[in-house]
This record gives sequence, structure tokens and C-alpha cells, in this order.
Amino acid sequence: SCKICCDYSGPSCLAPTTVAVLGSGDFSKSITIRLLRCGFKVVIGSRRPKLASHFFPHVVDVSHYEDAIKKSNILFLAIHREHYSVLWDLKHLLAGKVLVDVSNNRRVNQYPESNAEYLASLLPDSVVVKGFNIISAWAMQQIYPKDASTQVFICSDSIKARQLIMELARQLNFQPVDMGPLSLSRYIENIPVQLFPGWKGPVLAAVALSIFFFGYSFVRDIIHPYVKHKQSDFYKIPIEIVNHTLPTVAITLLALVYLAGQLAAAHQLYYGTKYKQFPHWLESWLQSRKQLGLISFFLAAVHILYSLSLPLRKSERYLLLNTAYQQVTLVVVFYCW
Ligand SMILES: NC(=O)C1=CN([C@@H]2O[C@H](COP(=O)(O)OP(=O)(O)OC[C@H]3O[C@@H](n4cnc5c(N)ncnc54)[C@H](OP(=O)(O)O)[C@@H]3O)[C@@H](O)[C@H]2O)C=CC1
Ligand SMILES: [Fe+3]
Repeated sequence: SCKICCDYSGPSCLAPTTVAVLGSGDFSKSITIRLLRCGFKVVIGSRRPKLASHFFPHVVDVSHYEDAIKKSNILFLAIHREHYSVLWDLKHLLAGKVLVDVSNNRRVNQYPESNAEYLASLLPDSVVVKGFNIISAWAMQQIYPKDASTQVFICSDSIKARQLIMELARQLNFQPVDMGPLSLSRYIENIPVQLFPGWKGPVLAAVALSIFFFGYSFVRDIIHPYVKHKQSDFYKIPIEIVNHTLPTVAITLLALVYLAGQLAAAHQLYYGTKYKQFPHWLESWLQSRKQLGLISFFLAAVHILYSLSLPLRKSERYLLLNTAYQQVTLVVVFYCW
């Protein structure tokens, strides 16, 4: 079937579809290469088509924005949100066309409304589709993309346009994911700018546990002997106390990894079904098990390093010799008796 160039299914439709790309930057160049490879015709819109045409293969038609818009019904906007206002003057030409917004921001929730919603409000007569923003220009040029870089999240208020762009994505060897209406574009735009998503909770848990167990060891091994026997063991803080804290936190985090699953099982047994949603806190706990496990592994690894370097310490060697000496004298005393 051929859903992209015409609205009917049949083997007779062989004409390559023309797709327009507005802007001539990195993203534009990359998606052009992908489109050409997959058998599409590409028209580029640029402010300076003469200059821009040097950067594109000869088969690509590079012209002014106005001409490019007229030549296709599907337009990729490879320009930044800050320059969307240039489209305002071309409003009449863009009416009824499908505009694919691929833009990203530099921060999470940088603007009050998402870029795609802003574009839709700017051009109410056009059909805006959000998508392709999580694909980097580099990944776009790969012939055999890695699994993780083939998913494209697509959303639009027009079901027809959404399906059209999803079909286009499929033909470009991507895996489209239908995200529903345009209001979800905010989430799609936040995906690429999230640094280490899902790590905040586990890191906070690890820090809290570390503080707690450090405090506990400090009181038990330093403060208590000092108060009770006036024994000053403060030299133990940097190595011994830390090396007590590390494995304790590591094993507690590991326990938290398994505990979440047990609670989930108990929840399912209690309600007699696996189709009832978990409470919100349990849901996010279950989702952060990977991060908790990795932090636990990291702390355990540091604990190994600490333990291996422990005998290098003078105090430790002294303690070891002392114990050996005491055992020897004990033995001697024992036999003499
Ligand atoms: N690069 C990447 O890896 C990815 C980029 N994106 C998104 O794609 C879009 C384009 O990114 P990218 O190609 O990297 O950006 P570039 O800066 O490389 O290109 C932007 C293009 O916008 C055009 N443009 C239109 N109006 C203006 C203006 N007033 N001032 C400057 N440029 C203007 C220019 O084309 P001309 O001179 O021909 O008019 C320019 O080439 C952005 O929204 C970005 O978020 C999304 C995913 C990945
Ligand atoms: Fe240990």
C-alpha cells in the first residue's frame, strides 16, 4: 500500500513522494540523506539557496522557502524554535500542509508551552506533527541504526497526519511510537534534554543511607570509646568508618532492590489480580531498581578497594602485629601453666 503519496492502496503507485525540508543546517542535511536513500525526492527551503546547494547532493532541489513549500505537502522544519517567526510571513502557503516539528530545547521546560504547540498556535491553519527530535543528526545518517536510536515518538492532534508521518517514519527504517495528541509534545521534547533520568531518587536514597550509617559508626566506634574510656580513635574516621559505611549502604541498597519486588508480589496476592495498578510510590520504586543496583555495585566495588588498601596503613599493621604477638604470648603462657 502507498499511504504517503496518494490516498489509495495499489501497486500502481510508484512515483516517488516529494518531501520538503525547511532550513539547511545539520539536521536538514542528515534527514535529506536518509530520505534520498529510502527513495524519496527532497526539496530544501533556504534563505540562501545558492550557498546552501553546495552542501547537498545534486539530486536535491534547493530553493527559497516559498518554492519549497509549494512543492510538497509534507514539510520538515529543520530550524530552531527561535526562528519560527519567519514562517509567519508564509502562513498562507503553509495552510493545510503537514508540518513536522523536530526541534529540541536546551533545558527541561524551557518555555511555558512546547515548541510544537507554539508552532500550532503560530500557524493554526497548518497541521503540526511532533517527531524525530530524539534522533540525532549523526544517527540519522547511519545505514543500520542501533536499536535504541530507531524509535521516534510521534504526536499530533490530527489522527490522519499522525498516521501519515508514522508511515513515513517506517519507510525511513524508524520505529514510530504513537504518542497521541499534540499536548504530549512537551514530554517528547523533554526526552533528549533529560540528563540521567530516574537517578535522582536512588542517589538521594544512597546519600541518606550513607549519612545515617556513617553517623551510627561514628557514634559507636569513636564517640563511645572516647566518652567511656577516654580513648582517642579519631584516626579511624577516614578509612575504617568509611569502610564500615560503604558495605552497609551497598547491602541495604541491594536489599531495597529485592524488597520492591516482594512488596509488588504481596500487593498482587492481596488483591488477587495482577491487573490492579501499584500505588505511585511502589511504581517509581520498582522503576528505579536498576539504578539502586548499580549504585550498590559501585559502593561494593569501592569497599573492595578500601579493604585491599587497608593493610597499607601503619595503624593497621601495628594492630595486626599486636594481635599476633598477643596470641603468641597467650600460647606461651598457656603451655607454661
Ligand atoms: N542537529 C541535531 O542533531 C538535531 C537537531 N534537531 C532540531 O533540528 C532543528 C535544526 O537543528 P540544526 O540543523 O542542528 O540547526 P542549524 O543551526 O545547523 O540549522 C538551522 C537552520 O535554520 C535556518 N534558519 C531559518 N531562519 C533562521 C534564522 N533567522 N537564523 C538562523 N538560521 C535560520 C538556517 O537555514 P538557512 O540558512 O538555509 O535558511 C539554518 O541552517 C532544531 O530545531 C534542532 O533542535 C533535532 C534533533 C537532532
Ligand atoms: Fe566487606
